[in-house]
Amino acid sequence: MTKPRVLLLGEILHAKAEWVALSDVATLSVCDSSTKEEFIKDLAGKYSDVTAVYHCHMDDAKPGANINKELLEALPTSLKFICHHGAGYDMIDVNACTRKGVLVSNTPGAVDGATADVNMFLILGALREFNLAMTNLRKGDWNVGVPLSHDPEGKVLGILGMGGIGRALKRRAKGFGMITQYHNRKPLSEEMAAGAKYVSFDELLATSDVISMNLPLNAHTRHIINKEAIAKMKDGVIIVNTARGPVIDEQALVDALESGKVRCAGLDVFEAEPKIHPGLIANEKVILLPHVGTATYETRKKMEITVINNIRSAITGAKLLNVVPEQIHFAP
Ligand SMILES: O=CC(=O)O
Repeated sequence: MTKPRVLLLGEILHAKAEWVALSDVATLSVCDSSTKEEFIKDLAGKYSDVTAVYHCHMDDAKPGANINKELLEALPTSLKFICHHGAGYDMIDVNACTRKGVLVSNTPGAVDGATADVNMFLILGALREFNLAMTNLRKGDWNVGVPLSHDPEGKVLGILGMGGIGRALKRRAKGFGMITQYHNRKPLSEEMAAGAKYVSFDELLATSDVISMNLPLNAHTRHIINKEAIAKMKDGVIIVNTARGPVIDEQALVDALESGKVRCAGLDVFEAEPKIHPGLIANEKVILLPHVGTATYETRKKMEITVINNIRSAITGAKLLNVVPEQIHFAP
């Protein structure tokens, strides 16, 4: 009997043995189409019998980087599963996948610790205004002009979108004496909230000393932090983002940093990566990282294994282990 085909879009760097072991149950192909046009032709040719895709977060120019409506039209009808390497899957049009009967998985859990570590680093860096201190030292100015900053102890941390990463952040923030409140579409169970207070979106904006963005990017969350939202925040608030750049209107953030309404920001993600708003680069009160939330050997390996486990379960049991929340009701 022929085995179902799995197509790798991207690269496996750490779980190579686990990938090779998948060949027990599947025929493995690595996409070698060099342009988007060639990829579309290959989908009707050598990839026309693909059952599952291993999908990586890639540069927009790479074939298959964005699974949009147009690409979905070209994907073979044999395709039933797209298993994405990453927690955020905003490059995949999940509604269009659902309409085509294609199920999507991501890698929640695997990313939580590493991303929460970066999140906490940015909170501390922004509260303590370390970017200015570090820049001064490198300029040879030691600590001249470096202002006194603020302790995390006793500050209210407002987590917008308390999923796995938000909960891991809450645990870390507790160690620094921060008090966590959160806003989600629905309150978490008492056990999951673990003492964090549920507040409305407006209350979170008005009463948090530090606002942490931990929600997925979608049509409802794009620019959820804009000029109007910032106006509702405390003067001197700190904003940190390890989720996706477009959840914040970057121009509104730059303006608010310049006026002092937002005192400092810590950002790992940007609206048009890898481009960064010049107003953020120029502002010494902003601590910047180049989207490295999950960039550790351990976490990247865990993420790759999670994708492979999803593919194995899809091939052998027609079921994804980590189907995305939008498809939970459609999944077996
Ligand atoms: O950005 C990282 C991820 O989506 O996992």
